[in-house]
Amino acid sequence: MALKVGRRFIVEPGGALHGEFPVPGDKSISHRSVMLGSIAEGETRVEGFLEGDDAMATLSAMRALGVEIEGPEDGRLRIQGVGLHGLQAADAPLDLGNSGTSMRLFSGLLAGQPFVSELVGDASLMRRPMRRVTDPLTRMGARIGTAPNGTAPLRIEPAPGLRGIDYAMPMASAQVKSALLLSGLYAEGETCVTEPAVTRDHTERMLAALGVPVAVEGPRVRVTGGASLTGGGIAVPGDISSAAFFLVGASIASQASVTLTNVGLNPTRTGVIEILRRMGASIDIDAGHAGTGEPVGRITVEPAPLRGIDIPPELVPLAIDEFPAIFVAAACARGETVLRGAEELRVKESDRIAVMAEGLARLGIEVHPQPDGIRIVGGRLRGGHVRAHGDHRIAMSFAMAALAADGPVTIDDCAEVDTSFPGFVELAHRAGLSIRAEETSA
Ligand SMILES: O=C(O)C1=C[C@@H](OP(=O)(O)O)[C@@H](O)[C@H](O)C1
Ligand SMILES: C=C(OP(=O)(O)O)C(=O)O
Repeated sequence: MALKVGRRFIVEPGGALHGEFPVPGDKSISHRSVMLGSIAEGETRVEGFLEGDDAMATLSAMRALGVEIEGPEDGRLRIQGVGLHGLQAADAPLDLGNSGTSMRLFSGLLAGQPFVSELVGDASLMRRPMRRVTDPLTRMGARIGTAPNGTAPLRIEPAPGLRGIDYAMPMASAQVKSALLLSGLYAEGETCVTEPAVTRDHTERMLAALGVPVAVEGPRVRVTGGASLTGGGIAVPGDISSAAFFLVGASIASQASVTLTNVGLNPTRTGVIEILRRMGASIDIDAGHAGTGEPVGRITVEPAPLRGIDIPPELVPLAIDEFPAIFVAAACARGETVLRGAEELRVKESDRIAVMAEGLARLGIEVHPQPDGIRIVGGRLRGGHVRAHGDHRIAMSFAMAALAADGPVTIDDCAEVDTSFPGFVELAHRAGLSIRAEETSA
């Protein structure tokens, strides 16, 4: 049996962070560029595409469904769209790796196809809840089977005809919203989704940019079945979720000055900036142009004394992927930081509340995990050995923690960093973080 190779980061304390550089392309927008470009009429040219494992899983799945895609070459793709009804059955299960976004969005997209699809993923993805998409899709008339506990593998059978529904989502999830909007393109009548809190709106923006009328009234989004998409140019901005590690790192380092260029500043994604500023961070934004419907800009960050805060609940979905990094900031802040209403963190690539609490405690920080959040008492970070549990965002967050620790931080189980941030170690090292990666026999 082949030995599985793992990855460990070893980060020495006391590094600095300096420089002006872009971060890799936005993962959420990269997924959507491939999915929507594939079902559009004509060619779609994408630039800034994230060549990470998650977005590549979406790309490979689309190729398996018969779509011709050139690239990625330097972040550029040329997608020959097949139109709403041009996808073909794949001849094997679609393996979506570690990517929840791929699995949820494909569930919606494939529910309306006249062929069978099967969706699988890695051990983490096969544990994640899928009824949040399969339940409403079933109400639309889709025929989707899950494992008995509501996880993948998903088997999607051709349905005689989808009907639009009016659905109030029980949780704030852009993946569920997007899955329903995609299936809504194949449904009779109108599909209306109401969200309990604002979530990222990249699907709505990209559908509109490709010519689909999308009606947004407060928390309600509506699409009407049958509207066709017209291929075009899509510029993917840098990922604010990747920028977040540098925002936190530069805030807690004793020496830093970092400018991140071409970062996506969609207001449904900037919760991390708002939260860090409330904690006292020194973050300047130079807003640029609004590319293809997505605002971008430069962010400059310098060290600042941080203080603990109560995180306002409405900011939670706007910073949902940034909490591992925000927890590191909280560990370095004076006083307590309290997060509530964030139970969704327990069903990401890992249980991000439990895993961060375990690691921060090992680094000497007092933590009080709760079912829906955590209370973190800021203190002095010491060096130590933590585990990322195969979760990319945990690995990168603890790497930044070393900037404020009094000894080396060793992080096991970091191989998944390439899902969202290929080249993280090299970029962070160039910026001044004393990080090295080594292979382990995990
Ligand atoms: O729609 C998307 O691209 C995403 C939505 C969020 O998930 P939920 O919809 O589960 O909140 C986020 O955590 C994920 O990284 C990407
Ligand atoms: C939750 C994440 O992604 P996904 O749900 O696509 O696996 C993430 O990237 O933090």
